[in-house]
Amino acid sequence: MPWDLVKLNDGRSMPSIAYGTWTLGNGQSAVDQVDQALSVGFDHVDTAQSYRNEQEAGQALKESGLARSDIFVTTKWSGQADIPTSIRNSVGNLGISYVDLYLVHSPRLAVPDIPTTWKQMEQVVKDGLAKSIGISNFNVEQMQELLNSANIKPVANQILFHPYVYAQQKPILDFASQHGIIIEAYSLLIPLTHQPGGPLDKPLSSIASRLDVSPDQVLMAWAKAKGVVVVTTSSKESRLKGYLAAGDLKLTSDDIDAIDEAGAAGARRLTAKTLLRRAAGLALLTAGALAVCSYLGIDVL
Ligand SMILES: NC(=O)c1ccc[n+]([C@@H]2O[C@H](COP(=O)([O-])OP(=O)(O)OC[C@H]3O[C@@H](n4cnc5c(N)ncnc54)[C@H](O)[C@@H]3O)[C@@H](O)[C@H]2O)c1
Ligand SMILES: OCCc1c[nH]c2ccccc12
Repeated sequence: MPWDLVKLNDGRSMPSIAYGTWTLGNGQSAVDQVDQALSVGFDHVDTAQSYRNEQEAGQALKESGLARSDIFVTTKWSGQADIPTSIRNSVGNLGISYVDLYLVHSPRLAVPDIPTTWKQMEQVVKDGLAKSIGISNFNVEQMQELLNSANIKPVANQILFHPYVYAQQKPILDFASQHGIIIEAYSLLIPLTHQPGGPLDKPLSSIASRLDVSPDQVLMAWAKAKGVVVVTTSSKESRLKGYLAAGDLKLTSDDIDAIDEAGAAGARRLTAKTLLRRAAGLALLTAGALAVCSYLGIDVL
C-alpha cells in the first residue's frame, strides 16, 4: 500500500493522501472530477462548506458504488452558518449520515473565541454527525488555547505546507507531534504552480530525473517523509495517478536535505523581496507626501 493509513489520536484511521475539491467549481464537471479521482484510487475526499460543491462530491461518492466505510470524507465549517446548522447542511449535501472528519476552516471563524467554538465542534461528535474533529490554519498559540479547554483533542490541523514555508511552519509540526495531532499539508505544489524559478527548481528536477518521475511526485515523497498527510488535486487523470504512485518513492536523506536547504534559501529570498517591496512602497508614499506638502506650501524639511 503506497500511501498508508495514519492512526488518529481518537483511535480512528485516515488515508494519508486526499483529493481536494476547492478549485472544482460546481455542476456536472465537479461531479466528473471527483468521479475520476475515486476511480483512479483516491479514498479520501477533502471538501468544505465554502467550496460550494459538497453536493457534487456526494453525488460522485454515491455513483462510485464504494461502501461508506471504504471512503474517508472530510468537510469544513467555513462560517456560513452556525456549527450545528452547518454540519447538518453538509452531511445533507453530501448525502451521508456522518463525515469522517469535520474541521474548523480557520481560527478567524472562532467567534467569540476558540473554546466556545470548540465546544460546538465536540457536540457534533456527540451527535454522531462527525467521527473525528480537527482544525485548519491554526498556529501554535491557537492550538494551545484550544487544548487548554478541550475535552476532545483535534485529530488534525490542515495547514499550508511546502518547502518554502517548511521552516516557518516547523513549530506547528513540532507542537502537533507533541500532542498527537496529525498535520495535513495543503498547497504542497506551490513551488511548481506559483513560485517556479526559485532555488527548488534544480534539486527537484535533478532528483526527478534520477528517479524517472516528475517534480510534483518528488514533492509528494518529501511531504510523506516529513510525516504529513497530503491534500492535493488535479483535473488530469495522469497527474492523479502520479500522485498516488509517489507513495512508493524512496528519497535518500541527501535528497531530503537538498530540498530542505533549497526551501530555506527560497524563504530567505522571499523575505528579502518582501522587505524590498515594502521599502519601495514606503519610499513612494514618502515622495507622494512630500509632493503634496510642497504643493500646499508646507515646509517639512
Ligand atoms: N484548509 C485550507 O485553508 C486549504 C487551503 C488550500 C487548499 N486546501 C485543500 O487542499 C486542496 C489542494 O490545494 P491546492 O490546489 O493548493 O494543491 P496543490 O498544491 O497540490 O496543487 C494542485 C495543482 O498543482 C498542479 N500541478 C501538479 N503537478 C504539477 C507540475 N508538475 N507542474 C505544474 N503544476 C502542477 C495541478 O494541476 C493542480 O492544479 C484543495 O482542493 C483543498 O481541498 C485547503
Ligand atoms: O480552503 C481553501 C481556502 C478557503 C476557502 N474558503 C475558506 C474559508 C476559511 C479559510 C480558508 C478558506
